[in-house]
Amino acid sequence: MAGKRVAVIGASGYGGLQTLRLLQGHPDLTVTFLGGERSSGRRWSELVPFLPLEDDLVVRSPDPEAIAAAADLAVLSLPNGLAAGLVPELLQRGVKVVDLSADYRYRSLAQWQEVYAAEARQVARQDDDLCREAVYGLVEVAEAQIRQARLVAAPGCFPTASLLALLPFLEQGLIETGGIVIDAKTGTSGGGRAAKENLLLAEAAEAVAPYGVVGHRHTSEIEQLAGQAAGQAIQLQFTPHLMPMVRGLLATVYGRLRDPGLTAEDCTTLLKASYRHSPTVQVLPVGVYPSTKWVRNTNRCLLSVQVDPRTGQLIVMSAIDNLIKGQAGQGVQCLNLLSGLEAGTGLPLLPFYP
Ligand SMILES: NC(=O)C1=CN([C@@H]2O[C@H](COP(=O)(O)OP(=O)(O)OC[C@H]3O[C@@H](n4cnc5c(N)ncnc54)[C@H](OP(=O)(O)O)[C@@H]3O)[C@@H](O)[C@H]2O)C=CC1
Ligand SMILES: CC(=O)N[C@@H](CCC(=O)OP(=O)(O)O)C(=O)O
Repeated sequence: MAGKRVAVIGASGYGGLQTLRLLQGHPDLTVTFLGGERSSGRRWSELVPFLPLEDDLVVRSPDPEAIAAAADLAVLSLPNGLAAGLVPELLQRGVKVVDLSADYRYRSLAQWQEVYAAEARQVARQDDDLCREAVYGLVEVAEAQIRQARLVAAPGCFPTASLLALLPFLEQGLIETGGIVIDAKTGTSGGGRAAKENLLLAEAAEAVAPYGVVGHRHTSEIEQLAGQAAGQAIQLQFTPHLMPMVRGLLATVYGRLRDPGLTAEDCTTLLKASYRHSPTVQVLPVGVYPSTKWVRNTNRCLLSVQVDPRTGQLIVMSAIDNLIKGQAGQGVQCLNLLSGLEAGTGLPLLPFYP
């Protein structure tokens, strides 16, 4: 078998399903192990008949020994708190890991335990060293570090869209570090495949509603990376909204320009320069605003900048598919880098529109 062997743990969930779809026909990566809990013991073709795989594997319990025997790399797409039970043993056995959950996104275990307090009560973790070792997998800003990593923590969907919009302006010191506001909208698939009352059709259809106002868990994740880019601690306001759509995420980011003379054209030029080596990020011309439909089923992030000269506000709009660039596509980008490949290998950038 040419190329690397990949285990997908949490195969039957949304992140697992997207990962498997993206890896079908991948030139260098082959899926050799499927892991799950309730689906364990089921043959894939019976479990998910609409997504036939080249190898019709049986889903297995994620035993590290069995994973290491079958695979070089593992993607963990599990509810928060569960990856930490597998990662130390996988790394010990030489399996490199891309984790799609939040377990390794913070630089310290104590911070994860504070933000994910409910999950932390269920699991005993002592892997602070791995929290410090893990590389935050935002490929467009950390490609070189991800290539060298053993453990990559793929960013959350809101942080992905928000940070791609925000980081170039913070790195260049063009906006004030106080008063940043992120107003974001997401489709219901962001909540995963397991049943939840607020994600029922009758609850979410024909409605738009904010949730997690003040204290959503992605606030601290965004602040951590924003602070690193700015070189100082940052506190910002993040408010998500649930939209009556299946997939897609739009973040509108507001910051106050330090130089109110900067124009939308100036800011667009800066963004284009920042992402000139990143085919995943496309910066739209001034006055063209992104739609989630333009990135559906793609690994692309669309950015657009506007400036209001009356208020001195910078407004950056950022659209992604929460399940692809916000989750599994970013995970495959990281797998590619861990395998010595170009980050975008096998990943779609163009939508089937509409
Ligand atoms: N959905 C999104 O937009 C995004 C999600 N994420 C993160 O990615 C991760 C996965 O999310 P998502 O795909 O939405 O989740 P889902 O709820 O859709 O899927 C969860 C998967 O985990 C498996 N699983 C649950 N418990 C266990 C266990 N004890 N042992 C083995 N497998 C288990 C389930 O398998 P089974 O059915 O066999 O029990 C299922 O395949 C989460 O941490 C989420 O926060 C990150 C970015 C975006
Ligand atoms: C609609 C919905 O519930 N969306 C989720 C998105 C979570 C996510 O993307 O992932 P992590 O838990 O890995 O950070 C939320 O807002 O929590």
